[in-house]
Amino acid sequence: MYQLTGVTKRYQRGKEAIDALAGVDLTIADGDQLVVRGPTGGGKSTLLQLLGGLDRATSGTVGLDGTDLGGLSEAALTRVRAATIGFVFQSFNLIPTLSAQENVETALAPLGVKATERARRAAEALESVGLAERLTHLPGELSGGQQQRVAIARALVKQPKVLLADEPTGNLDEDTRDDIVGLLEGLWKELGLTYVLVTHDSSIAKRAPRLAVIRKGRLKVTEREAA
Ligand SMILES: Nc1ncnc2c1ncn2[C@@H]1O[C@H](COP(=O)(O)OP(=O)(O)OP(=O)(O)O)[C@@H](O)[C@H]1O
Repeated sequence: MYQLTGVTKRYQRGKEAIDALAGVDLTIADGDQLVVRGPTGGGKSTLLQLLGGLDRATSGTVGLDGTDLGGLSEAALTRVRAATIGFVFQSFNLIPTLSAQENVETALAPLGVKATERARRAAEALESVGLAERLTHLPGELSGGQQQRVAIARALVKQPKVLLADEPTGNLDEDTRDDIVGLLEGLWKELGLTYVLVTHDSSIAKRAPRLAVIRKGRLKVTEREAA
């Protein structure tokens, strides 16, 4: 469970200070989905970075299962990220010189998983996103949607508790977008993930069970009534 209390993230540029997040309070229960929207520059990516332990708050606490991520050493934070949190980004962030399978395996290396086991689990993860026939392809030999599927397999192969997706469909055409959104939604339900999705897509936001809107660093959450 995430428990954010009074979270502020201040960027200082010369004399100018920007509060990318300003006093954010937020709870996300285990297994819940939260969709995050808002205008450009509102603070969405900053929020995701703090949830993922990629950055630290200037003040306030970002609690994950009772641990304040901001209070951890760099090494401890890296361990939490490697074991607990899967990321999917707009730009896929695959390593161009590695095959689909090798890209997925990179998520298991820091966890000390043995090579044969890594290969087996990576193949299985790629199969679960519909890429069983593409294990040896390089990212450049795959379509955008397929590359994002590899990135999703890489995020999930370590069986994380949390999945954080930052505009995962931003670089995809409309049909592919729906496929990827559907895939992520299916995996969220199947795997019981805590799932935070940043998106500009209004059709996703419309049917989100819980929607957070961030403007100028301030966050407002709307709960959808159960149908
Ligand atoms: N490293 C940084 N240094 C200075 N300012 C930053 C830095 N990163 C972000 N900001 C500022 O913080 C604010 C929030 O940025 P953020 O990237 O979180 O917005 P966003 O809602 O994700 O926007 P977008 O939809 O365009 O991706 C913006 O005003 C941005 O300029």
